[in-house]
Amino acid sequence: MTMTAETATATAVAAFDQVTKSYGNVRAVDGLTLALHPGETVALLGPNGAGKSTTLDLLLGLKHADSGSVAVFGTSPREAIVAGRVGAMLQSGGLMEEVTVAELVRLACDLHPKRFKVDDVLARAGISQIADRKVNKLSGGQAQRVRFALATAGDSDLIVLDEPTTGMDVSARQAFWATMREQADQGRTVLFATHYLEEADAIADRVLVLHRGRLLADGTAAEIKAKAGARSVRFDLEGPIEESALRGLPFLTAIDVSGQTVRIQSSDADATVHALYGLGVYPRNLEVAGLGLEQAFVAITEAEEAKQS
Ligand SMILES: Nc1ncnc2c1ncn2[C@@H]1O[C@H](COP(=O)(O)OP(=O)(O)OP(=O)(O)O)[C@@H](O)[C@H]1O
Repeated sequence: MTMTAETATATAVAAFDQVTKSYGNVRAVDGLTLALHPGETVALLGPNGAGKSTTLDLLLGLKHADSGSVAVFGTSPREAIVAGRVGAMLQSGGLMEEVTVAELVRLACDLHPKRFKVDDVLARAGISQIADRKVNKLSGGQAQRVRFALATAGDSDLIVLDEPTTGMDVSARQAFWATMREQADQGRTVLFATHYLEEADAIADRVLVLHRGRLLADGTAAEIKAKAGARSVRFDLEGPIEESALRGLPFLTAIDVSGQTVRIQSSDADATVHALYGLGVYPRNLEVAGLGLEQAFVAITEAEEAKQS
């Protein structure tokens, strides 16, 4: 059967269709069209103020679109949440203070239509040891783990996480992502907003880049890197050369000269290296490599800024 746009939307975990949301004259989400599919782990990236939290809030029915529509499992976000199909961990989510960790997690389990056992939820979030501690006595990273426990208190099909690992130490972060991978392997869809691009690169099947409320890129991390089109070039100089001559190389987007070692980024590495020879520079130990996701992200968002200014 060929899948039409309509059936694709009906079977989507979540579908945004031409969604716009403004706060006063700030357009936080601007004509966003997007579908999430079952079993995907999707990273939502974007500079500060790009509209990531607003997008997640719209998905969770915490904010309403000015125009366009948001559907979750073919229904309204609210209906999907009431049915227990969505678990969420929000950036700003305050935690009830005068209760213990176990009491709070029990409450979340009790409220979930497809609840898991409290002990299992505590163990999965790595907080069994602090189950009896008062919530207002937790460190930032521990509070994040508790938020994660609340998001996974029941058997939800979609897990939404807004900057989930902020404040977590390295081992907490690794444990967190190992758990998220298990959740995805069990067929759940995971959508997370993050500023840690290495996490997006390592974890996500799909990366969305938002900028001023619009979707600039949508693909695998490899596709996003290829879209940036740029390469990094590193070489050692044989002899002295004026840095200003290097700065004049064609297609150069960044340069760093440290002693004899030159690192550049170029939107056409072949042409840049060719021009080097033209300057009489014979690069030693020449290495040309694709950009990392972080560099690609900066290249894509800066190119968009330049277009708009
Ligand atoms: N309640 C609000 N009232 C007014 N403006 C808002 C409100 N919430 C967000 N904004 C503005 O909307 C835009 C998008 O904000 P949003 O929080 O969605 O971005 P973000 O990508 O999550 O940012 P960050 O990475 O900094 O968390 C920003 O310009 C922000 O200042």
